[in-house]
Amino acid sequence: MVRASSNDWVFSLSLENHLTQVNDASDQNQLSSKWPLANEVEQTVLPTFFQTKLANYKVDRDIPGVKGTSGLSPYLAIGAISARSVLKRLMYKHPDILYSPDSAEFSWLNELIWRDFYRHLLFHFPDLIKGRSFNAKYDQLQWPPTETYFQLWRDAKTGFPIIDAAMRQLQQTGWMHNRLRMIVASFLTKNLLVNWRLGEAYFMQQLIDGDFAANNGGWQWSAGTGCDAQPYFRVFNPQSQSKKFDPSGKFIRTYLPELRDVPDKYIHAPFEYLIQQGQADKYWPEIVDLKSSRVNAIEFYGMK
Ligand SMILES: Cc1cc2nc3c(=O)[nH]c(=O)nc-3n(C[C@H](O)[C@H](O)[C@H](O)COP(=O)(O)OP(=O)(O)OC[C@H]3O[C@@H](n4cnc5c(N)ncnc54)[C@H](O)[C@@H]3O)c2cc1C
Repeated sequence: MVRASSNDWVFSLSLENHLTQVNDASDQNQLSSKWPLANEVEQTVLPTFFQTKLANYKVDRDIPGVKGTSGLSPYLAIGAISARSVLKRLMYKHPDILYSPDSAEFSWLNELIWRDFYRHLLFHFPDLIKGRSFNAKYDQLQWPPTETYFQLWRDAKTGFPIIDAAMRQLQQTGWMHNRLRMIVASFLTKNLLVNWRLGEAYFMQQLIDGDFAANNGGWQWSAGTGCDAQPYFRVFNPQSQSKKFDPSGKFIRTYLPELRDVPDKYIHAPFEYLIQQGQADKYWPEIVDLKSSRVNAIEFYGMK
């Protein structure tokens, strides 16, 4: 088993290399005059993020109902801007960033480091592209037949509002908030015991920022099969996550307007309330019991 972690490994392999070149003449300036998308990042996306959102990034980055992240991923994914150019601009505005590990700026840089980390993994372990688990023992898992569960998850009919709203965000915009990607991926691979490769493929089909390395890394992290991944016995509870990161249901109501009138108290688990109101036809019943499916998941992954 190769040991690696996003922080120490990538810092030595990659970031140092970027930093030595931070003062190079800006290739991006030349690019942006020729390419409108590069221009858009240079003129609008990055400056707006730096000026209005970066200072609150540490908190806002986890709240799906707030536009607290950069929205840079589609531009990075198609190469409209390079991570090196982004780093240059960040270092220019915040020259002390590496000495401020608790700052909002550093926490954003850390996400760019995750991106680099997954790219390095793919370079050094190219078999990942063949669908292998990073941790080979998990290739022995015998996945149960779960076609129906996969379809309900994909079609936003799970009965868990935070999951269904997230899946609608993906369908309608081609993008999904990072916190929600983690929640829906954990739910699919753990509570529903669906092979992570199905979720990975569906995301690649839908995402406007689809990037093999980041997507594969995110799915394997969530399923617990990856490098420096979430342990297999950690299973997100979608209702607790929902209460914590979307307490008033602002995000849920945006994508599930059928739940607009459900009081905040019931928004994270509305079915019983809807039955009492004689409105059961408004939404789906929960497709799985959270407690028992958690226990099943731990047993399933723990066998390996
Ligand atoms: C299951 C799953 C699948 C994912 N699939 C993709 C994908 O196909 N393409 C993709 O770019 N990201 C993917 N991510 C990572 C992350 O969700 C997105 O990069 C982020 O939501 C993009 O929004 P942003 O640009 O506003 O991010 P910000 O929070 O502003 O972060 C800045 C940049 O850092 C990088 N980044 C941030 N978080 C991560 C992360 N966890 N892993 C790798 N890079 C990161 C992105 O390039 C992002 O643009 C996935 C995460 C999970 C859990």
